[in-house]
This record gives sequence, structure tokens and C-alpha cells, in this order.
Amino acid sequence: MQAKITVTETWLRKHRHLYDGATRHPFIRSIRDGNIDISAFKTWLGQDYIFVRAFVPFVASVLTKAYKGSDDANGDVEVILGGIAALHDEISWFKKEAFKWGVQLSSIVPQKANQEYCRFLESLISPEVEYTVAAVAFWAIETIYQESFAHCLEDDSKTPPELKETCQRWGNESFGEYCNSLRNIVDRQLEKASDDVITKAEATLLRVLEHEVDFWNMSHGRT
Ligand SMILES: Cc1ncc(CN)c(N)n1
Repeated sequence: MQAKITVTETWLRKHRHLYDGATRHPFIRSIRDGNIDISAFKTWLGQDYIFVRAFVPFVASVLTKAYKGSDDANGDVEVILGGIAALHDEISWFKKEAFKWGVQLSSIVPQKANQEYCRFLESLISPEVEYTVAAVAFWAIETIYQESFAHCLEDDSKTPPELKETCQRWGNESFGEYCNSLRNIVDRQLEKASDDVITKAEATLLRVLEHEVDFWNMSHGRT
């Protein structure tokens, strides 16, 4: 018997071009090809630190929605809680990495693309945004980083040794498994969602993809 095609699989096929634009962006390709401009990397580092700080309350809101709104609350809450724990480590890592590269985090001003992305996250915190819709955004945001940085660790990549740790942070297998758990949560929710929620969730995925591309563009100096 053939396995059933999940909603996320349908979306990824339908929006492949946009998805590849987010996970195979020239910024990521430049890391993978070993010709990254280090000033672009430093821009990304400082801006992403600000993004991750705004990401935490968003993920906390997804956790609250999971607790209240899912029929497998315990399983979902634990996966999301694991994500929050990883973000705690991520923030410490950004501080350490910024020190290593001489990036002064206290003086970073969020650029337009970052401000807009953070505003979008804030809009998703609203209790009016359904758990399924918020969970789709969460899954997509984490997965885009996982796939992007895993691409920089493939056998034929020429990623500079000093950037390997960064790529490992999101490109490692256990982060990949965590992203799969998020995807399973999302597919289970979508399975029983109304058409209206499915439509909103798909639109949210597209907005995440656009914001991620804009974020890479900003880091790459294309804004
Ligand atoms: C912009 C962005 N997108 C995703 C991630 C992965 N948490 C991140 N750190 N920054």
C-alpha cells in the first residue's frame, strides 16, 4: 500500500521553487562554496541574535497553544519545550560567537527585514492565531535553517573550517530529528483542521519563506 501524502509534502511540492529559494540562498551557497564574505557573516550573526531573542516569546506562545489546544498535548508540549531549551543554548552560543568575531551585540540595530520578520512573529503570538497556524510557522522557521546549514555540511561542500560549528548548530542530525517531530505535529494538526485553517496555515508558510529569503538577502547586503 502506498504511503499517504501528507499536507506538508503537498505544500513542499507545490512551493518547491520558493522553498529552495529559502534553503539554497546565495548567502548559504557562499558558505558552502567557501567564498563567503566574512562581513556578511558578521551581519547575519548580529541580526540573527536579535531575531532569536524575538523568536523565544513566539515559541513560548506556541507552547501555550499546544497545552490548550492539541489532543496530544503532552507529546507536543515536550517537543516544543525541547525547542525552547535549545534556544536557551542558542542565545549563549550567539554571545560566545559574537565575542569570537568581534561583533558587539549591544550595539546592533535591527535592519528593516529583521524588524518586519520580528513583527510578523509578534502577530502570530495573538491568541486569535490558531495552534495549527502558529505550529506551521514554527516548523517552517526551524526547518529552513536545518536544511540550509545541513547543505553546507555535505561531503562535497567547501565550507570554511571556522564556520563549520555554525553549520553544525542547525545542520546536525538531532536538530533534523527535532524538525521531523515538528513536522509530524503539524501534519497531525492539519489532518483534522478546517479548510479555513488549512488556507491560513499555507499562507503563513509562504510568508515565512518570504521573510527567510529577505533575511538572507539582508545578511548578504542585498537590501
Ligand atoms: C532568521 C532565522 N530563522 C530561523 C532560525 C532558526 N531558529 C533562526 N535562528 N533565524
